[in-house]
Amino acid sequence: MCPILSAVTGDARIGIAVSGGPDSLALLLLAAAERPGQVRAATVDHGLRAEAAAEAAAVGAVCARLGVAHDVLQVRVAGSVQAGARDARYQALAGWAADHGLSHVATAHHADDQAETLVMRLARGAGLAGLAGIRRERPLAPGITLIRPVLDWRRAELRAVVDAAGIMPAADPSNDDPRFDRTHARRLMAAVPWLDPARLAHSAAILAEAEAALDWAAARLADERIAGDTLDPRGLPPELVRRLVLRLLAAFGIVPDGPRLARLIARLDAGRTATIGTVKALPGPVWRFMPAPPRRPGGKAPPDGRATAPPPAIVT
Ligand SMILES: Nc1ncnc2c1ncn2[C@@H]1O[C@H](COP(=O)(O)OP(=O)(O)OP(=O)(O)O)[C@@H](O)[C@H]1O
Repeated sequence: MCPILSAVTGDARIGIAVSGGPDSLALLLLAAAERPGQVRAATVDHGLRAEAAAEAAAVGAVCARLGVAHDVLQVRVAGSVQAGARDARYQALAGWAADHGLSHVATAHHADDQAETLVMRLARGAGLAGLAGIRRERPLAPGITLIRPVLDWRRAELRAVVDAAGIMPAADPSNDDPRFDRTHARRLMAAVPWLDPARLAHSAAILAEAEAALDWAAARLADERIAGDTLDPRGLPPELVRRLVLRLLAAFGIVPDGPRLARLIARLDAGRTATIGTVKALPGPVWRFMPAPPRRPGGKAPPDGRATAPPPAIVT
């Protein structure tokens, strides 16, 4: 069987996020076999479902059988339940990894998840960063990398690993919950045979490479085109202008979403001053960015931006 952790250095200590479903149990089995003594597992209990405690205990029993240390992380969920649960989960996993000296945390996202993500994001009109889908790896916290070692595996292949080990996984009721876009994407893919998950996942991988390449190019271009708080956009393709403006705004602590960024650039292109959150941008051959004058008490909120906002694309 192909190794799943070949991208991780030989002596790394790796955390495995195991919900108790078939995907993450398969990841646990594969990782424990490949790196004996180097993995540790955690199950997050969001306190949202009565069965969660029993599911976490079942994961603990599998881990005991494998000789893998296992922790249950209790979290409280704020905000919209699904997004809130995900944020709280990644935060808890980051803290857990730091506490136990783990350099990597692995989740069991696979090719079918990737294909569903791509379909959902196409339906929302996402840009390149969103269409690049679930990243093979990304920083989770300082010194800790989040990895997806089974991103090329199909759901059925992971299920077969668990079945072969004679383990009965937990069923995730959110898989069939019609309130979630992912449920509809999954049903659509099952009903339309020519929507091949492997091909969609392949496209996402190509888009992720294109995204990384543009980011690389923008980082080099920044040295040439950004000087202090000014940006020279002349003659650049719009995508690179967008990336350079994002870099400049990030220095002011501003992370606008796609539509806000587009409006800012359109105004500057049209020779008009623009304000985004706490930053004012002046037009001209070279654009200048500066802190906006403080708001008048009781005045309107600054147009088109926030000092802290979600990133422009969904980070997965
Ligand atoms: N309660 C949990 N405890 C530990 N790990 C979990 C838990 N829930 C999910 N994971 C990890 O995250 C992986 C992906 O799970 P899931 O698709 O539910 O998460 P997600 O990132 O929130 O995806 P979605 O975008 O569909 O909400 C699992 O395979 C597992 O590795």
